[in-house]
Amino acid sequence: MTAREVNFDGLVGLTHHYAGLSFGNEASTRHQHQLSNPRLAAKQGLLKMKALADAGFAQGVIPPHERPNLPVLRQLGFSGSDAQVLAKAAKRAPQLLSAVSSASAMWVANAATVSPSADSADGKTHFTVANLNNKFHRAMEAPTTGALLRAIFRDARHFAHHHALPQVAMFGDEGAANHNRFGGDYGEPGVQLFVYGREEGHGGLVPARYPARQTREASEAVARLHQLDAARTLFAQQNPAVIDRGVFHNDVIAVSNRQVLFAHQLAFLHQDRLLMELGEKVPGFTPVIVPDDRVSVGDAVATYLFNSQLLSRDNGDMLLVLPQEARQHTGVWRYLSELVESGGPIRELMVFDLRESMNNGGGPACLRLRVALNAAEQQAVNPAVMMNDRLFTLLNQWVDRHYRDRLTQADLADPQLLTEGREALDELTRLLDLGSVYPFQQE
Ligand SMILES: NCCC[C@H](NC(=O)CCC(=O)O)C(=O)O
Repeated sequence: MTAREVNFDGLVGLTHHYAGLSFGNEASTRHQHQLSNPRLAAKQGLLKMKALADAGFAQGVIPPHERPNLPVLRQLGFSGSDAQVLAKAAKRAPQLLSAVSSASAMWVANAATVSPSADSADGKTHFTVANLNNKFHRAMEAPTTGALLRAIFRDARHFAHHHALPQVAMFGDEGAANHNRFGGDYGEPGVQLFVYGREEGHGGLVPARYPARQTREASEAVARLHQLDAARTLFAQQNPAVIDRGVFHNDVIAVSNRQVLFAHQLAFLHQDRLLMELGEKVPGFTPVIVPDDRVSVGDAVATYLFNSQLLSRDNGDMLLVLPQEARQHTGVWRYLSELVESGGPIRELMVFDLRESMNNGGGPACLRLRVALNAAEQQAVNPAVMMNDRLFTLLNQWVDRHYRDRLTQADLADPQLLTEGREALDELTRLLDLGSVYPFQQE
């Protein structure tokens, strides 16, 4: 077994709904209060995982979180029985109930930043849980994310886990969505690129309309925690102008794999300088830059062209995993068709219907956490989370048994939904051999 990139996808939770919680994420705002279908959402995600596993890619799954998050409602002063807490929150603060019910943990590109062992001084794979403190509904993900990652990557000889950074704006950290790793073989030392939206206390350019969620201070702290070599670590600022046009994470406008960077012309501030630095540090660096006159930033955001997964086949060819919105857009699809014919590194396109997640601003890349693992580390991963025919069948049956096929904000007050969620997750922890990871299992 050689070193590989293993993709772990977030499984959509039972309370998936459209709450309009993410200012700056235009899909989230646009779909607020629309009817959602949690069962379909979970199945769309499972189909992507299964298709990629069938195509020979290593694929794992990361479970959803307990929602509604009753402990947080209690922390905010809602009291009584669980049913009373839900009823009071629904009446007095429906938007809060919605936030504590968000299934946003599905977007595991924001779960953590991961550094492969080849890049870290102690030879371990490092995980730092993202604090996601720009949005209340996401900031509450950190403790359960940490517990889940420890239950999946549980061998301390191989895996080092770090808690989320301090929960203040200065350390705003959105995890792997703002992180890229370049190199040759996945098991060889690589170059890590941390992308931030603002730098606290340095003046500098910042977006005017929408928040810059990731700070340079957070990126630097993660690089320190992961014991990275400064000579192979780069920090670059996202272009604030594109954040203002809906690029709330860097993975909405750029994606990398091995020696390739696939990005929009306007993705980074001082982009030419960054490409030059990458060219100096990454052997065989191959930028594939999409000009604004071929695909505008608006079209990139609408189609999530760059929120694709760039995967390597064993023969070295690369494959782009796209949402169907990219195929439905004539100009974007024409660009992509030319790209695969151009003789460059990207040779193949694969398209998935992920509409339920897309409508909240989460494409193929948002739904996955990349972990490059050598042979011994692959052996050390909890095998029960790895996708195969059997797990696919079990998880689909599990979804059929527990998930609703329509959900609105009003349904969140239903105490039955909480019970359904706990029963489902309790069963899931046994299916995936996770132990007691959820607060309700520890009461
Ligand atoms: N990487 C993709 C993350 C998408 C996520 N959307 C949300 O949380 C929307 C939830 C809602 O509005 O119901 C976000 O913006 O962080």
